[in-house]
Amino acid sequence: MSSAPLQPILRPHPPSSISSFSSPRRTQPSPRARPCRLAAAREMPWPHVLTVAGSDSGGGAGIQADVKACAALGAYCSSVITAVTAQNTAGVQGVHLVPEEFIRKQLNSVLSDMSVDVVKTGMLPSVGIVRILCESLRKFPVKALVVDPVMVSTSGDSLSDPSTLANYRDELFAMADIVTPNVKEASKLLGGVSLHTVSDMRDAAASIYKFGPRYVLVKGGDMPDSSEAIDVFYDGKEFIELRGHRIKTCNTHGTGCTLASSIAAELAKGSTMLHAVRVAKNFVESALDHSKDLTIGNGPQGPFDHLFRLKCPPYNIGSQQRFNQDSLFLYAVTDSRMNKRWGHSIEDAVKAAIEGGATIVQLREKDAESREFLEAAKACVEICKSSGVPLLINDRVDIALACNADGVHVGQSDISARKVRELLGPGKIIGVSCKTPAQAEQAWNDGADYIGCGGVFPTTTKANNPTLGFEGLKTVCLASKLPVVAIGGINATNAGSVMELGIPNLKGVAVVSALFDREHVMAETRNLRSILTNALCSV
Ligand SMILES: Cc1ncc(COP(=O)(O)OP(=O)(O)O)c(N)n1
Ligand SMILES: Cc1nc(C(=O)O)sc1CCOP(=O)(O)O
Ligand SMILES: [Mg+2]
Repeated sequence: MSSAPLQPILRPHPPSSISSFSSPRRTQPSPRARPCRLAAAREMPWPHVLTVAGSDSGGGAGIQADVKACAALGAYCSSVITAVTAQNTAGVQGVHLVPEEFIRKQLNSVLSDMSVDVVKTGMLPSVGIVRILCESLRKFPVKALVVDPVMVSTSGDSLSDPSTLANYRDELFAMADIVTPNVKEASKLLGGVSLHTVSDMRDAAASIYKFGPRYVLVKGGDMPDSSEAIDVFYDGKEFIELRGHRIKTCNTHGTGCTLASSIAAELAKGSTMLHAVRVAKNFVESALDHSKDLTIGNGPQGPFDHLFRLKCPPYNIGSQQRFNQDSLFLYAVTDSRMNKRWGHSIEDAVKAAIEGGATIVQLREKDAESREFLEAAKACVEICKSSGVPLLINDRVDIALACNADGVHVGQSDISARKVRELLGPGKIIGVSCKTPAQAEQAWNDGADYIGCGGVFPTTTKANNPTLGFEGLKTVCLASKLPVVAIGGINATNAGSVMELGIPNLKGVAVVSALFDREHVMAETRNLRSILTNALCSV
Protein backbone atom coordinates (compact mmCIF):
# COMPACT_ATOMS: atom_id res chain seq x y z
CA MET A 1 0.00 0.00 0.00
CA SER A 2 1.35 3.44 -0.92
CA SER A 3 1.87 5.97 1.82
CA ALA A 4 3.41 8.63 -0.40
CA PRO A 5 2.23 12.05 0.67
CA LEU A 6 0.60 14.79 -1.32
CA GLN A 7 -1.22 12.70 -3.84
CA PRO A 8 -4.83 13.49 -4.59
CA ILE A 9 -7.27 11.03 -3.12
CA LEU A 10 -8.53 8.67 -5.80
CA ARG A 11 -11.95 7.17 -5.55
CA PRO A 12 -12.39 3.59 -6.74
CA HIS A 13 -15.96 3.64 -5.34
CA PRO A 14 -19.00 2.36 -7.18
CA PRO A 15 -19.97 5.20 -9.52
CA SER A 16 -23.46 5.47 -8.09
CA SER A 17 -22.24 6.42 -4.68
CA ILE A 18 -19.15 8.39 -5.30
CA SER A 19 -18.72 9.64 -8.82
CA SER A 20 -20.26 12.98 -7.95
CA PHE A 21 -17.49 13.41 -5.37
CA SER A 22 -14.68 12.62 -7.68
CA SER A 23 -14.20 15.95 -9.36
CA PRO A 24 -11.86 17.96 -7.19
CA ARG A 25 -12.77 21.58 -7.60
CA ARG A 26 -9.19 22.63 -8.29
CA THR A 27 -9.14 20.87 -11.65
CA GLN A 28 -12.20 22.41 -13.21
CA PRO A 29 -13.69 25.89 -13.40
CA SER A 30 -16.14 26.19 -10.56
CA PRO A 31 -19.61 27.53 -11.22
CA ARG A 32 -19.16 29.08 -7.82
CA ALA A 33 -16.02 30.99 -8.81
CA ARG A 34 -16.23 34.40 -7.26
CA PRO A 35 -14.85 37.69 -8.48
CA CYS A 36 -11.42 38.30 -7.03
CA ARG A 37 -11.47 40.91 -4.33
CA LEU A 38 -7.92 41.98 -5.05
CA ALA A 39 -7.25 41.52 -8.72
CA ALA A 40 -3.49 41.45 -8.25
CA ALA A 41 -3.48 39.07 -5.30
CA ARG A 42 -2.06 35.58 -5.91
CA GLU A 43 -4.27 32.64 -4.99
CA MET A 44 -3.05 31.29 -1.67
CA PRO A 45 -4.51 27.84 -1.09
CA TRP A 46 -5.73 27.34 2.47
CA PRO A 47 -6.69 23.74 3.23
CA HIS A 48 -10.32 23.87 4.30
CA VAL A 49 -12.28 21.44 6.46
CA LEU A 50 -16.00 21.82 7.05
CA THR A 51 -17.14 20.13 10.23
CA VAL A 52 -20.77 19.10 10.53
CA ALA A 53 -21.20 18.30 14.19
CA GLY A 54 -22.65 19.28 17.55
CA SER A 55 -21.52 22.06 19.84
CA ASP A 56 -20.06 21.09 23.22
CA SER A 57 -20.66 23.86 25.75
CA GLY A 58 -17.69 22.55 27.73
CA GLY A 59 -15.42 23.20 24.75
CA GLY A 60 -13.65 19.83 24.80
CA ALA A 61 -15.34 17.87 22.03
CA GLY A 62 -17.59 18.42 19.02
CA ILE A 63 -17.33 21.55 16.92
CA GLN A 64 -15.01 23.18 19.44
CA ALA A 65 -12.50 20.31 19.27
CA ASP A 66 -12.70 20.22 15.48
CA VAL A 67 -11.96 23.91 15.07
CA LYS A 68 -9.00 23.75 17.45
CA ALA A 69 -7.54 20.59 15.87
CA CYS A 70 -7.75 22.05 12.37
CA ALA A 71 -6.19 25.31 13.55
CA ALA A 72 -3.37 23.42 15.23
CA LEU A 73 -2.65 21.48 12.04
CA GLY A 74 -2.83 24.46 9.72
CA ALA A 75 -6.25 24.02 8.12
CA TYR A 76 -9.17 26.45 8.03
CA CYS A 77 -12.33 25.07 9.67
CA SER A 78 -15.88 26.17 8.93
CA SER A 79 -18.76 24.67 10.89
CA VAL A 80 -22.33 23.53 10.49
CA ILE A 81 -23.89 22.97 13.90
CA THR A 82 -26.36 20.10 14.09
CA ALA A 83 -27.15 20.29 17.80
CA VAL A 84 -26.30 22.34 20.82
CA THR A 85 -25.41 20.28 23.85
CA ALA A 86 -25.35 21.36 27.47
CA GLN A 87 -22.26 19.47 28.46
CA ASN A 88 -19.35 19.58 30.87
CA THR A 89 -16.69 17.33 32.31
CA ALA A 90 -19.34 15.35 34.20
CA GLY A 91 -21.50 14.44 31.19
CA VAL A 92 -24.26 15.65 28.89
CA GLN A 93 -27.05 17.51 30.65
CA GLY A 94 -29.13 18.34 27.58
CA VAL A 95 -29.31 18.24 23.79
CA HIS A 96 -31.11 20.79 21.67
CA LEU A 97 -31.42 19.81 18.02
CA VAL A 98 -31.01 22.49 15.40
CA PRO A 99 -34.02 22.38 13.01
CA GLU A 100 -33.21 20.33 9.94
CA GLU A 101 -34.01 23.08 7.48
CA PHE A 102 -31.63 25.35 9.31
CA ILE A 103 -28.89 22.76 8.97
CA ARG A 104 -29.57 22.72 5.24
CA LYS A 105 -29.25 26.50 5.27
CA GLN A 106 -25.90 26.40 7.05
CA LEU A 107 -24.58 23.76 4.63
CA ASN A 108 -25.71 25.82 1.70
CA SER A 109 -24.16 29.00 3.09
CA VAL A 110 -20.75 27.42 3.48
CA LEU A 111 -20.62 25.09 0.48
CA SER A 112 -22.03 27.58 -2.03
CA ASP A 113 -19.48 30.23 -1.13
CA MET A 114 -16.31 28.63 0.15
CA SER A 115 -13.96 26.10 -1.40
CA VAL A 116 -14.22 23.25 1.07
CA ASP A 117 -11.66 20.46 0.62
CA VAL A 118 -12.86 17.94 3.16
CA VAL A 119 -16.09 17.47 5.12
CA LYS A 120 -15.84 15.85 8.53
CA THR A 121 -18.96 14.70 10.34
CA GLY A 122 -19.54 14.23 14.05
CA MET A 123 -22.91 14.26 15.81
CA LEU A 124 -25.65 13.70 13.24
CA PRO A 125 -28.56 13.12 15.57
CA SER A 126 -31.45 12.35 13.19
CA VAL A 127 -32.23 10.50 9.99
CA GLY A 128 -33.27 13.78 8.37
CA ILE A 129 -29.92 15.42 9.11
CA VAL A 130 -27.96 12.55 7.55
CA ARG A 131 -30.17 12.79 4.49
CA ILE A 132 -29.76 16.56 4.14
CA LEU A 133 -26.01 16.21 4.45
CA CYS A 134 -25.87 13.53 1.73
CA GLU A 135 -27.95 15.73 -0.56
CA SER A 136 -25.68 18.73 0.04
CA LEU A 137 -22.60 16.67 -0.66
CA ARG A 138 -24.03 15.48 -3.96
CA LYS A 139 -24.74 19.07 -4.91
CA PHE A 140 -21.37 20.41 -3.73
CA PRO A 141 -18.65 17.77 -4.24
CA VAL A 142 -15.61 17.87 -2.00
CA LYS A 143 -12.29 16.01 -2.09
CA ALA A 144 -13.01 13.71 0.84
CA LEU A 145 -15.55 12.82 3.49
CA VAL A 146 -14.44 11.75 6.98
CA VAL A 147 -17.22 10.19 9.06
CA ASP A 148 -16.80 9.91 12.81
CA PRO A 149 -19.91 7.90 13.71
CA VAL A 150 -20.61 9.67 17.00
CA MET A 151 -23.45 7.84 18.71
CA VAL A 152 -22.58 7.89 22.38
CA SER A 153 -20.57 10.55 24.23
CA THR A 154 -17.45 9.53 26.09
CA SER A 155 -19.47 9.94 29.29
CA GLY A 156 -21.89 7.29 27.99
CA ASP A 157 -24.77 9.60 27.00
CA SER A 158 -26.64 8.86 23.78
CA LEU A 159 -26.08 11.45 21.06
CA SER A 160 -28.17 10.07 18.24
CA ASP A 161 -31.56 8.57 17.61
CA PRO A 162 -31.17 4.75 17.27
CA SER A 163 -33.06 4.94 13.96
CA THR A 164 -30.11 6.82 12.43
CA LEU A 165 -27.98 3.66 12.59
CA ALA A 166 -29.40 2.19 9.41
CA ASN A 167 -29.24 5.37 7.38
CA TYR A 168 -25.70 6.03 8.61
CA ARG A 169 -24.75 2.66 7.20
CA ASP A 170 -26.81 2.77 4.05
CA GLU A 171 -26.41 6.37 2.94
CA LEU A 172 -23.48 8.07 4.59
CA PHE A 173 -20.94 5.25 4.72
CA ALA A 174 -21.32 4.65 1.03
CA MET A 175 -20.10 8.18 0.41
CA ALA A 176 -17.37 8.20 3.03
CA ASP A 177 -13.66 8.03 2.41
CA ILE A 178 -13.02 6.93 5.96
CA VAL A 179 -15.19 5.92 8.89
CA THR A 180 -13.60 6.08 12.35
CA PRO A 181 -15.63 4.16 14.96
CA ASN A 182 -14.27 3.30 18.39
CA VAL A 183 -14.91 -0.25 19.57
CA LYS A 184 -18.27 0.68 21.16
CA GLU A 185 -19.47 2.39 18.00
CA ALA A 186 -18.20 -0.45 15.82
CA SER A 187 -20.12 -2.89 17.99
CA LYS A 188 -23.30 -0.79 17.71
CA LEU A 189 -22.94 -0.46 13.96
CA LEU A 190 -22.67 -4.23 13.71
CA GLY A 191 -25.74 -5.01 15.76
CA GLY A 192 -24.04 -5.39 19.13
CA VAL A 193 -21.21 -7.85 18.42
CA SER A 194 -18.68 -7.84 21.22
CA LEU A 195 -15.12 -6.69 20.50
CA HIS A 196 -12.44 -7.77 22.94
CA THR A 197 -9.30 -8.36 20.90
CA VAL A 198 -7.38 -6.84 18.00
CA SER A 199 -8.58 -9.77 15.94
CA ASP A 200 -12.21 -8.76 16.75
CA MET A 201 -11.34 -5.22 15.65
CA ARG A 202 -10.05 -6.52 12.32
CA ASP A 203 -13.27 -8.46 11.76
CA ALA A 204 -15.28 -5.37 12.63
CA ALA A 205 -13.23 -3.21 10.23
CA ALA A 206 -13.84 -5.72 7.42
CA SER A 207 -17.59 -5.81 8.14
CA ILE A 208 -17.90 -2.01 8.26
CA TYR A 209 -15.89 -1.75 5.03
CA LYS A 210 -18.68 -3.67 3.33
CA PHE A 211 -21.03 -0.71 3.97
CA GLY A 212 -19.04 1.26 1.41
CA PRO A 213 -16.31 3.50 2.84
CA ARG A 214 -12.88 3.40 1.16
CA TYR A 215 -11.09 3.01 4.48
CA VAL A 216 -12.06 2.03 8.01
CA LEU A 217 -10.23 2.89 11.21
CA VAL A 218 -11.43 0.99 14.27
CA LYS A 219 -10.01 2.77 17.31
CA GLY A 220 -8.90 0.65 20.21
CA GLY A 221 -8.36 3.42 22.77
CA ASP A 222 -11.15 1.97 24.93
CA MET A 223 -9.77 -1.57 24.93
CA PRO A 224 -8.73 -2.35 28.50
CA ASP A 225 -5.52 -3.87 29.86
CA SER A 226 -2.97 -2.66 27.40
CA SER A 227 -0.14 -0.18 27.65
CA GLU A 228 -0.62 0.51 23.95
CA ALA A 229 -3.50 2.17 22.10
CA ILE A 230 -3.90 -0.03 19.02
CA ASP A 231 -6.08 1.09 16.13
CA VAL A 232 -6.85 -1.10 13.12
CA PHE A 233 -6.71 0.54 9.70
CA TYR A 234 -8.25 -1.32 6.76
CA ASP A 235 -8.24 -0.41 3.08
CA GLY A 236 -10.19 -3.39 1.80
CA LYS A 237 -7.06 -5.48 1.25
CA GLU A 238 -4.66 -5.07 4.10
CA PHE A 239 -5.01 -4.55 7.85
CA ILE A 240 -2.50 -2.25 9.47
CA GLU A 241 -2.17 -2.06 13.23
CA LEU A 242 -1.29 1.44 14.31
CA ARG A 243 0.27 1.41 17.72
CA GLY A 244 0.52 4.39 20.03
CA HIS A 245 1.30 4.98 23.67
CA ARG A 246 -1.62 4.95 26.04
CA ILE A 247 -1.26 8.23 27.92
CA LYS A 248 -2.31 7.94 31.54
CA THR A 249 -4.69 10.88 31.94
CA CYS A 250 -8.35 11.68 32.64
CA ASN A 251 -8.21 14.49 30.09
CA THR A 252 -9.42 12.50 27.12
CA HIS A 253 -12.73 14.22 26.37
CA GLY A 254 -12.88 14.95 22.65
CA THR A 255 -10.19 12.54 21.44
CA GLY A 256 -12.48 10.93 18.83
CA CYS A 257 -13.59 14.26 17.36
CA THR A 258 -10.01 15.49 17.37
CA LEU A 259 -8.66 12.41 15.65
CA ALA A 260 -11.26 12.59 12.87
CA SER A 261 -10.85 16.33 12.32
CA SER A 262 -7.06 15.95 12.33
CA ILE A 263 -7.37 13.28 9.63
CA ALA A 264 -9.60 15.71 7.70
CA ALA A 265 -7.06 18.53 8.11
CA GLU A 266 -4.22 16.37 6.84
CA LEU A 267 -6.30 15.17 3.87
CA ALA A 268 -7.16 18.79 3.08
CA LYS A 269 -3.41 19.50 3.04
CA GLY A 270 -2.93 16.73 0.47
CA SER A 271 -1.85 13.70 2.48
CA THR A 272 -2.73 10.15 1.54
CA MET A 273 -5.14 8.43 3.90
CA LEU A 274 -2.63 6.31 5.78
CA HIS A 275 -0.30 9.25 6.27
CA ALA A 276 -3.19 11.44 7.45
CA VAL A 277 -4.23 8.81 9.99
CA ARG A 278 -0.69 8.42 11.30
CA VAL A 279 -0.23 12.20 11.68
CA ALA A 280 -3.60 12.52 13.40
CA LYS A 281 -2.87 9.70 15.83
CA ASN A 282 0.48 11.21 16.64
CA PHE A 283 -1.06 14.64 17.15
CA VAL A 284 -3.68 13.33 19.58
CA GLU A 285 -1.05 11.40 21.51
CA SER A 286 1.18 14.48 21.80
CA ALA A 287 -1.73 16.71 22.85
CA LEU A 288 -2.80 14.21 25.53
CA ASP A 289 0.75 13.91 26.77
CA HIS A 290 1.14 17.67 27.06
CA SER A 291 -2.25 18.04 28.79
CA LYS A 292 -2.15 15.14 31.19
CA ASP A 293 -1.87 17.29 34.30
CA LEU A 294 -4.24 20.12 33.32
CA THR A 295 -7.40 20.64 35.37
CA ILE A 296 -10.59 22.02 33.88
CA GLY A 297 -13.90 21.19 35.58
CA ASN A 298 -14.69 18.82 38.41
CA GLY A 299 -16.01 15.85 36.45
CA PRO A 300 -14.20 12.61 35.68
CA GLN A 301 -13.19 13.43 32.11
CA GLY A 302 -11.54 16.72 31.23
CA PRO A 303 -10.64 18.31 27.92
CA PHE A 304 -7.10 18.54 26.57
CA ASP A 305 -5.08 21.30 24.96
CA HIS A 306 -5.06 21.14 21.15
CA LEU A 307 -2.91 24.24 20.88
CA PHE A 308 -0.11 22.99 23.08
CA ARG A 309 2.45 23.88 20.45
CA LEU A 310 1.59 27.55 20.69
CA LYS A 311 2.06 27.61 24.43
CA CYS A 312 5.48 26.01 24.52
CA PRO A 313 7.84 28.12 22.46
CA PRO A 314 10.04 25.19 21.49
CA TYR A 315 7.16 23.46 19.81
CA ASN A 316 6.67 26.02 17.16
CA ILE A 317 6.56 29.76 17.19
CA GLY A 318 9.44 30.56 19.47
CA SER A 319 11.87 28.61 17.35
CA GLN A 320 11.51 31.10 14.55
CA GLN A 321 13.09 33.75 16.73
CA ARG A 322 16.12 31.88 18.01
CA PHE A 323 16.73 29.78 14.91
CA ASN A 324 17.19 31.22 11.46
CA GLN A 325 16.58 28.43 8.95
CA ASP A 326 18.90 30.09 6.46
CA SER A 327 21.79 29.11 8.71
CA LEU A 328 21.41 25.55 7.34
CA PHE A 329 22.81 26.70 3.98
CA LEU A 330 26.31 25.34 4.46
CA TYR A 331 26.43 23.12 7.52
CA ALA A 332 29.97 22.07 8.47
CA VAL A 333 30.13 18.86 10.53
CA THR A 334 33.52 18.08 12.08
CA ASP A 335 35.20 14.68 12.40
CA SER A 336 38.00 14.00 14.86
CA ARG A 337 39.65 11.29 12.75
CA MET A 338 39.85 13.54 9.72
CA ASN A 339 41.24 16.43 11.76
CA LYS A 340 43.91 14.13 13.17
CA ARG A 341 44.76 12.82 9.72
CA TRP A 342 45.51 16.34 8.52
CA GLY A 343 47.02 17.59 11.78
CA HIS A 344 44.21 20.06 12.44
CA SER A 345 42.92 20.85 15.92
CA ILE A 346 39.12 21.05 16.23
CA GLU A 347 39.42 24.76 16.91
CA ASP A 348 41.50 25.40 13.79
CA ALA A 349 39.19 23.32 11.63
CA VAL A 350 36.13 25.21 12.89
CA LYS A 351 37.83 28.59 12.41
CA ALA A 352 38.78 27.67 8.85
CA ALA A 353 35.28 26.46 8.00
CA ILE A 354 33.77 29.68 9.31
CA GLU A 355 36.27 31.81 7.39
CA GLY A 356 35.38 29.85 4.27
CA GLY A 357 31.68 30.65 4.76
CA ALA A 358 30.13 27.83 6.82
CA THR A 359 26.80 29.06 8.16
CA ILE A 360 26.41 26.58 11.04
CA VAL A 361 28.83 24.14 12.67
CA GLN A 362 28.34 20.79 14.40
CA LEU A 363 31.04 19.16 16.50
CA ARG A 364 30.76 15.46 15.70
CA GLU A 365 33.63 14.04 17.69
CA LYS A 366 32.91 10.34 17.96
CA ASP A 367 36.25 9.35 19.50
CA ALA A 368 36.95 12.26 21.81
CA GLU A 369 37.34 11.82 25.56
CA SER A 370 34.69 13.80 27.44
CA ARG A 371 37.04 16.15 29.24
CA GLU A 372 39.10 16.91 26.14
CA PHE A 373 35.94 17.30 24.09
CA LEU A 374 34.43 19.77 26.54
CA GLU A 375 37.53 21.98 26.50
CA ALA A 376 37.56 22.03 22.69
CA ALA A 377 33.82 22.64 22.60
CA LYS A 378 34.15 25.64 24.94
CA ALA A 379 36.80 27.15 22.66
CA CYS A 380 34.62 26.51 19.59
CA VAL A 381 31.63 28.17 21.28
CA GLU A 382 33.69 31.34 21.61
CA ILE A 383 34.93 31.13 18.00
CA CYS A 384 31.42 30.64 16.66
CA LYS A 385 29.87 33.27 18.91
CA SER A 386 32.29 35.92 17.69
CA SER A 387 31.30 35.11 14.08
CA GLY A 388 27.56 34.83 14.72
CA VAL A 389 27.58 31.21 13.56
CA PRO A 390 25.51 28.71 15.63
CA LEU A 391 27.44 25.79 17.12
CA LEU A 392 25.71 22.47 17.73
CA ILE A 393 27.02 19.35 19.43
CA ASN A 394 26.42 15.90 17.96
CA ASP A 395 24.69 13.43 20.33
CA ARG A 396 26.15 14.76 23.59
CA VAL A 397 23.58 16.78 25.51
CA ASP A 398 25.90 16.83 28.53
CA ILE A 399 28.67 18.53 26.55
CA ALA A 400 26.19 20.96 24.97
CA LEU A 401 24.91 21.97 28.40
CA ALA A 402 28.38 22.25 29.88
CA CYS A 403 29.76 24.48 27.12
CA ASN A 404 26.51 26.39 26.53
CA ALA A 405 26.40 25.44 22.84
CA ASP A 406 23.56 26.70 20.67
CA GLY A 407 22.04 23.25 20.36
CA VAL A 408 22.30 19.52 19.75
CA HIS A 409 21.89 17.22 16.76
CA VAL A 410 20.51 13.74 17.45
CA GLY A 411 19.69 10.70 15.35
CA GLN A 412 17.04 8.00 15.55
CA SER A 413 19.04 5.85 17.93
CA ASP A 414 20.14 8.71 20.17
CA ILE A 415 18.27 10.27 23.08
CA SER A 416 14.90 11.49 21.75
CA ALA A 417 14.45 15.06 20.58
CA ARG A 418 11.60 15.48 23.04
CA LYS A 419 13.90 14.55 25.91
CA VAL A 420 16.64 16.79 24.53
CA ARG A 421 14.13 19.65 24.44
CA GLU A 422 13.23 19.00 28.07
CA LEU A 423 16.90 19.04 29.00
CA LEU A 424 17.99 22.04 26.92
CA GLY A 425 14.87 24.18 27.30
CA PRO A 426 13.15 26.34 24.72
CA GLY A 427 16.07 28.56 23.77
CA LYS A 428 18.30 25.99 22.03
CA ILE A 429 18.39 24.57 18.53
CA ILE A 430 17.60 20.88 18.04
CA GLY A 431 18.22 18.93 14.84
CA VAL A 432 17.09 15.36 14.18
CA SER A 433 18.26 12.91 11.49
CA CYS A 434 15.23 11.62 9.57
CA LYS A 435 14.97 9.17 6.73
CA THR A 436 11.17 8.84 6.53
CA PRO A 437 8.11 11.11 6.62
CA ALA A 438 7.01 9.50 9.89
CA GLN A 439 10.34 10.38 11.51
CA ALA A 440 10.03 13.95 10.22
CA GLU A 441 6.55 14.19 11.73
CA GLN A 442 7.86 12.88 15.02
CA ALA A 443 10.69 15.43 14.99
CA TRP A 444 8.15 18.21 14.55
CA ASN A 445 5.99 16.87 17.36
CA ASP A 446 9.02 16.54 19.61
CA GLY A 447 9.88 20.20 19.21
CA ALA A 448 12.88 19.97 16.87
CA ASP A 449 13.91 22.97 14.76
CA TYR A 450 15.22 21.24 11.65
CA ILE A 451 15.84 17.79 10.27
CA GLY A 452 18.93 16.36 8.59
CA CYS A 453 17.98 14.01 5.76
CA GLY A 454 20.26 11.50 4.12
CA GLY A 455 22.30 9.81 2.93
CA VAL A 456 21.60 11.59 -0.26
CA PHE A 457 24.67 9.88 -1.76
CA PRO A 458 26.75 6.98 -0.47
CA THR A 459 29.18 7.99 2.26
CA THR A 460 32.18 6.40 3.91
CA THR A 461 32.04 8.75 6.89
CA LYS A 462 29.13 6.98 8.58
CA ALA A 463 29.11 3.19 8.54
CA ASN A 464 26.10 1.29 7.16
CA ASN A 465 24.24 4.43 6.29
CA PRO A 466 21.36 3.75 3.86
CA THR A 467 21.36 5.91 0.72
CA LEU A 468 18.03 7.62 0.02
CA GLY A 469 18.91 9.33 -3.26
CA PHE A 470 17.05 12.37 -4.57
CA GLU A 471 13.69 10.58 -4.50
CA GLY A 472 14.00 9.68 -0.82
CA LEU A 473 15.16 13.20 -0.01
CA LYS A 474 12.20 14.72 -1.87
CA THR A 475 9.71 12.43 -0.15
CA VAL A 476 10.95 13.41 3.30
CA CYS A 477 11.18 17.13 2.42
CA LEU A 478 7.63 17.21 1.09
CA ALA A 479 6.33 15.59 4.26
CA SER A 480 8.41 17.66 6.66
CA LYS A 481 6.98 20.66 8.44
CA LEU A 482 10.51 21.55 9.51
CA PRO A 483 13.32 22.93 7.34
CA VAL A 484 15.65 20.27 5.98
CA VAL A 485 19.40 20.04 5.48
CA ALA A 486 20.61 17.30 3.13
CA ILE A 487 23.54 15.12 4.22
CA GLY A 488 25.61 12.18 3.02
CA GLY A 489 28.29 12.09 0.35
CA ILE A 490 27.81 15.73 -0.62
CA ASN A 491 30.84 17.36 -2.22
CA ALA A 492 31.89 20.04 -4.71
CA THR A 493 30.83 17.85 -7.64
CA ASN A 494 27.27 17.10 -6.56
CA ALA A 495 26.28 19.88 -4.10
CA GLY A 496 24.92 22.07 -6.90
CA SER A 497 22.56 19.34 -8.07
CA VAL A 498 21.12 19.02 -4.56
CA MET A 499 20.28 22.72 -4.35
CA GLU A 500 19.00 22.71 -7.92
CA LEU A 501 16.25 20.31 -6.85
CA GLY A 502 14.56 23.55 -5.80
CA ILE A 503 12.63 21.97 -2.91
CA PRO A 504 11.25 24.88 -0.88
CA ASN A 505 12.09 23.63 2.60
CA LEU A 506 15.46 22.15 1.64
CA LYS A 507 17.62 24.89 3.09
CA GLY A 508 21.13 23.61 2.53
CA VAL A 509 23.69 20.82 2.74
CA ALA A 510 25.62 19.31 5.64
CA VAL A 511 29.11 18.15 4.79
CA VAL A 512 31.86 16.28 6.63
CA SER A 513 34.62 14.78 4.45
CA ALA A 514 34.44 17.24 1.55
CA LEU A 515 35.34 20.00 4.01
CA PHE A 516 37.37 18.30 6.72
CA ASP A 517 39.08 15.36 5.05
CA ARG A 518 41.09 17.96 3.19
CA GLU A 519 44.28 19.86 3.76
CA HIS A 520 42.82 23.30 3.09
CA VAL A 521 39.54 23.48 4.96
CA MET A 522 38.95 27.17 4.35
CA ALA A 523 39.48 26.95 0.57
CA GLU A 524 37.25 23.87 0.30
CA THR A 525 34.51 25.56 2.28
CA ARG A 526 34.75 28.73 0.22
CA ASN A 527 34.55 26.73 -3.01
CA LEU A 528 31.52 24.77 -1.83
CA ARG A 529 29.77 27.91 -0.67
CA SER A 530 30.20 29.54 -4.06
CA ILE A 531 28.88 26.40 -5.78
CA LEU A 532 25.81 26.44 -3.54
CA THR A 533 25.21 30.15 -4.12
CA ASN A 534 25.43 29.71 -7.90
CA ALA A 535 23.08 26.74 -7.78
CA LEU A 536 20.58 28.69 -5.71
CA CYS A 537 20.68 31.58 -8.17
CA SER A 538 19.99 29.21 -11.06
CA VAL A 539 16.83 27.71 -9.49
C1 LIG B 1 22.95 17.64 10.02
C2 LIG B 1 23.08 16.23 10.40
N1 LIG B 1 22.28 15.32 9.87
C3 LIG B 1 22.38 14.02 10.21
C4 LIG B 1 23.33 13.61 11.12
C5 LIG B 1 23.43 12.18 11.57
O1 LIG B 1 23.08 12.02 12.92
P1 LIG B 1 22.92 10.55 13.52
O2 LIG B 1 21.96 9.83 12.69
O3 LIG B 1 22.68 10.66 14.96
O4 LIG B 1 24.33 9.93 13.27
P2 LIG B 1 25.69 10.37 13.94
O5 LIG B 1 26.11 11.68 13.36
O6 LIG B 1 25.48 10.51 15.41
O7 LIG B 1 26.63 9.28 13.58
C6 LIG B 1 24.16 14.58 11.64
N2 LIG B 1 25.11 14.27 12.52
N3 LIG B 1 24.02 15.87 11.29
C1 LIG C 1 26.92 11.96 9.86
C2 LIG C 1 26.11 11.51 8.72
N1 LIG C 1 24.77 11.32 8.81
C3 LIG C 1 24.24 10.89 7.68
C4 LIG C 1 22.82 10.58 7.50
O1 LIG C 1 22.43 10.11 6.44
O2 LIG C 1 22.06 10.87 8.43
S1 LIG C 1 25.37 10.71 6.46
C5 LIG C 1 26.58 11.24 7.47
C6 LIG C 1 27.99 11.36 7.05
C7 LIG C 1 28.18 12.51 6.12
O3 LIG C 1 29.52 12.62 5.86
P1 LIG C 1 30.08 12.98 4.42
O4 LIG C 1 29.70 14.38 4.17
O5 LIG C 1 31.56 12.80 4.59
O6 LIG C 1 29.50 11.99 3.46
MG1 LIG D 1 23.80 10.58 16.59
